[in-house]
Amino acid sequence: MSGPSSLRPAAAAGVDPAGSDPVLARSRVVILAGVSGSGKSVVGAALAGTLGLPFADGDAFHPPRNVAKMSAGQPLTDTDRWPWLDAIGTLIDQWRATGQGGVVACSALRRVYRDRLSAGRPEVVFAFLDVPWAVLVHRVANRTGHFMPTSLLASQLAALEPPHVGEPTVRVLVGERTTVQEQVTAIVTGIAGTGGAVV
Ligand SMILES: Nc1ncnc2c1ncn2[C@@H]1O[C@H](COP(=O)(O)OP(=O)(O)OP(=O)(O)O)[C@@H](O)[C@H]1O
Ligand SMILES: O=C(O)[C@H](O)[C@@H](O)[C@H](O)[C@H](O)CO
Repeated sequence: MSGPSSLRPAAAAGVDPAGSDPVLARSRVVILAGVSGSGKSVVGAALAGTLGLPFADGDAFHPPRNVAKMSAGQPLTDTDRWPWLDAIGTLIDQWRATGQGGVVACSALRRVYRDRLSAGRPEVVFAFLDVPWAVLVHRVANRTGHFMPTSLLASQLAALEPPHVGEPTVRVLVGERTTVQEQVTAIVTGIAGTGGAVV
């Protein structure tokens, strides 16, 4: 299949996670990307647990005005997003400085956002969660205690520029019944299977 590594979780079962794999053992920063509701937080936290790395949710790095805007049902603009992305970039640099790496959930919807996050940071690899519209709507509508309204999903899809060839990305195709663990396994397999040079 052309484009980024495209992994069906069902085909990735039975892989030994971080432990003995030299690619995963070295410093690595994994950015869980995808639209709202794609599972970045849930899968990212589980992945971090598997890899023994710290996890951060990009939602916590938004300036208050961004959260207020989204809560009010207004999509963010590029101008809104740059400071947020740069705050996440600072976090990534802190992880890099420790030589430890980490896992962060950040929608990174557009190519320019991903380039901003990865430029000069060779440890960065993206895991793009590719989830069907109907599943997204169901998840976001049923989620409680989150500022993101279902009404903003369409704007998320409109802004999304799926990863292209040449981007360091593992693409995970997620279905209605794909488990969190299957997604974690797919990401670990995707990173390890390419020797780290994921395209
Ligand atoms: N594999 C899964 N199976 C069932 N439910 C899931 C799965 N992955 C995530 N969910 C649920 O979908 C909802 C959205 O997941 P999550 O909050 O991780 O998405 P997100 O991409 O971080 O969203 P946002 O960007 O809006 O913060 C949550 O209620 C979560 O529990
Ligand atoms: O880029 C964006 O439009 C926003 O940052 C969103 O992706 C939110 O961070 C997140 O999805 C909130 O739930």
